[in-house]
Amino acid sequence: CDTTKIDAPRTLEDLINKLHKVFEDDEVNVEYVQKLMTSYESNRTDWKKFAKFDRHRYTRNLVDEGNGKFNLMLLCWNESQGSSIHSHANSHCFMKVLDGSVQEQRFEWPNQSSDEQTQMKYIETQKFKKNETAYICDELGLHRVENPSHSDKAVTLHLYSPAFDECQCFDEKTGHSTSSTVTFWSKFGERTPYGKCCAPVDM
Ligand SMILES: O=C(O)CCSS
Ligand SMILES: [Fe+2]
Repeated sequence: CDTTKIDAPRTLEDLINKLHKVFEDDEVNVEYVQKLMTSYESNRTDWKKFAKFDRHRYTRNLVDEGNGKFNLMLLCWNESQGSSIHSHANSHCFMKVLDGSVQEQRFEWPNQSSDEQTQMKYIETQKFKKNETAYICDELGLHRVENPSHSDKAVTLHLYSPAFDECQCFDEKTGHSTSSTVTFWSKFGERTPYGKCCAPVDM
């Protein structure tokens, strides 16, 4: 696909249709997907039906299953809520801010050969404002995402390709990791039946 000109999606539905087309090929053009997601102007009317918040932790709300090529989901962060440090199961991870802003802290992979405990190496912090799109994959390292605001909520749109339901969560102090199953608070706007924790316990 021509990565120069982007035909900006007018609605979330339009973005989803364009993403289905882009992901028909097996090769993912990261730069193009990032630009396409950024070019969609967030409009609350498009996504408010998926925006569910939870007092205890950020929620994960499935929006689309990408014809089996990706999962698209809305993550809702109350004030100061954040994830643990985690990896992305060898998948591509795109994160677009739909409302508020989020902060991403990046870390290097710990040296997991021995079971010695070493503090994980912090790399940098980046802030993302509304409509901006971040990208990470395991080759680039690990990260923690949080809503740094004490007064405003945040909503982010995540695309994972291939989709995954398990990832590694890391203890910053020791570099030790545990495997976590990620769950959905809602799917296609409907509460998931058991509504257990919406994100892995220590995410
Ligand atoms: O729960 C998740 O999917 C991690 C959010 S930061 S990419
Ligand atoms: Fe992540």
